[in-house]
Amino acid sequence: MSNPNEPNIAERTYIMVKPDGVDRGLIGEILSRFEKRGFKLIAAKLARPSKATLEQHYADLRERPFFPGLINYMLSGPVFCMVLEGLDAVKTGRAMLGTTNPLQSAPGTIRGDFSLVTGRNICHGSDTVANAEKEIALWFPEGTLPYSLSQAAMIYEIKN
Ligand SMILES: Nc1ncnc2c1ncn2[C@@H]1O[C@H](COP(=O)(O)OP(=O)(O)OP(=O)(O)O)[C@@H](O)[C@H]1O
Repeated sequence: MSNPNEPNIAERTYIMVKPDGVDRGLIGEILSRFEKRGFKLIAAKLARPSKATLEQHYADLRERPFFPGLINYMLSGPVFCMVLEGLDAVKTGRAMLGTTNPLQSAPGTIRGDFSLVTGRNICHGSDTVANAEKEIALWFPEGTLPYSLSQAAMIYEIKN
């Protein structure tokens, strides 16, 4: 059984380049940052999600005043969906993303380097391990992930 005090080397997160990020040609830049950091790309696809899928993805925000605008934004073009695996992937992914409001995101973060407004913040990242699992299941229905083994864990074992 894994030790809750140890970072999980085989943790997976769901990262999604939003329509503005895709439109601005930032897929490669964003993926490259995760690969260079040491995360393993487990699955990826360009998708045109349905309204129902987006409403499920953002279900926690359904009552917020910006919800209809958020769904329209996410429907405005293709998104690029990724599963990335590696050491503390969820927490590290959020740190690499920056804060929800890009103006408060530090330079060096994805949002801090490439965006200015909350309503066009170019990239999503799971905020908890439980939500990552739900989001991976939603965007990559069971059986579609090309990797079943933990590649990151294998690399880690080889190097230690
Ligand atoms: N006040 C707002 N006005 C407009 N859009 C907003 C606002 N707050 C949040 N959003 C949009 O909704 C998304 C989800 O909001 P949430 O509070 O979950 O932030 P987040 O976890 O940083 O973002 P994401 O879930 O997309 O990674 C934000 O990334 C942003 O695109």
